[in-house]
Amino acid sequence: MTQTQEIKEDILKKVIKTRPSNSYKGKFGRILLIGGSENYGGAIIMATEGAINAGAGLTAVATRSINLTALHARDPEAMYIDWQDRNLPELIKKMDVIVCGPGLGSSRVALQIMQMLKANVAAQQTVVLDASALDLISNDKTLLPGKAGHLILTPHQMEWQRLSQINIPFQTDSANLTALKQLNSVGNTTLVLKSNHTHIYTEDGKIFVNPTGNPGMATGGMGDTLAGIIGGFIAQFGFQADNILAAVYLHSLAGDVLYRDHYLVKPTQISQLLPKLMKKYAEQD
Ligand SMILES: NC(=O)C1=CN([C@@H]2O[C@H](COP(=O)(O)OP(=O)(O)OC[C@H]3O[C@@H](n4cnc5c(N)ncnc54)[C@H](OP(=O)(O)O)[C@@H]3O)[C@@H](O)[C@H]2O)[C@@H](O)CC1
Ligand SMILES: Nc1ncnc2c1ncn2[C@@H]1O[C@H](COP(=O)(O)OP(=O)(O)O)[C@@H](O)[C@H]1O
Ligand SMILES: [Mg+2]
Repeated sequence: MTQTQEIKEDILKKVIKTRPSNSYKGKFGRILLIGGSENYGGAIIMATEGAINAGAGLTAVATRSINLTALHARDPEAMYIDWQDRNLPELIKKMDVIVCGPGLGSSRVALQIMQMLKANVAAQQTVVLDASALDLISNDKTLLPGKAGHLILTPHQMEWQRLSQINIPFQTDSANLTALKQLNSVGNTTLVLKSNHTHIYTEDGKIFVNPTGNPGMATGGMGDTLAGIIGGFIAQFGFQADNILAAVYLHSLAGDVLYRDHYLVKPTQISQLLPKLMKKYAEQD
């Protein structure tokens, strides 16, 4: 098995580039985030803030209509569609990246959304699956949207236990790689297994560990934010393993910067800090 490599800070210089003068929003990708049931509206808002602040060109959100006012009050940059709107399948087809799961819940509507997502994604798209989307797939593996060009799964350890059937203490690199292959034999899936030392298993079988992050980040919504940042990086910079590594590293680096003088770190503070941190690394390219 390949050796686990630590992600290094220079990944940020490599991935984050100065924007050319003739840039416009269409150059930095279209992303759709799907989630936010009645009880978990904050999750999809936090994921959306991650995507916008990571630099996605155009950001749309499909959520339960009750979340619209809060979403627009916080993030007027985001476009909105009711997640039961019959035009959602057509919108999905126009996207570069779809992030599905933060606060999605396990209702009948959530299940229908997963089925609809699977039926409408295509090879030129990347799908990031987080939270409730992963739990729905744990119950029914056929829901995995295998026709997407690239899939990125972002479970925490319990979500990965449900998905892989590997109990948390037994989640070793070799067991995780084997389970990932069983889950998706096509090999177009990246696993971002979150913990205090997040491990990333790339499509080509490489394994990376994230050295940044801190216990101040143990705050609800931190993973929702990461899903948005990963989606935002893929929308903006395209699909590359390096872009996923950079997103994971930057999310926790922002957490570390805040942790220097904050006892706890709020996910929304991480998103707010991203444009400033990204500017610093863009200037080093
Ligand atoms: N503001 C909002 O709207 C928010 C909405 N959210 C939305 O809530 C939905 C449910 O997601 P979820 O992650 O909260 O619940 P679930 O998947 O049951 O996991 C918790 C269980 O797993 C266990 N556990 C063991 N190891 C663990 C680990 N390393 N990391 C985490 N947990 C670990 C843990 O054990 P315990 O804490 O009991 O020791 C517990 O038994 C989902 O849609 C999500 O997007 C949240 O994002 C929060 C903010
Ligand atoms: N002690 C810690 N050290 C480093 N990172 C942490 C720590 N606790 C949580 N995190 C990070 O916070 C995020 C938690 O994700 P998740 O459990 O999905 O949160 P939520 O579902 O509440 O949004 C992950 O990115 C994880 O790496
Ligand atoms: Mg989560």
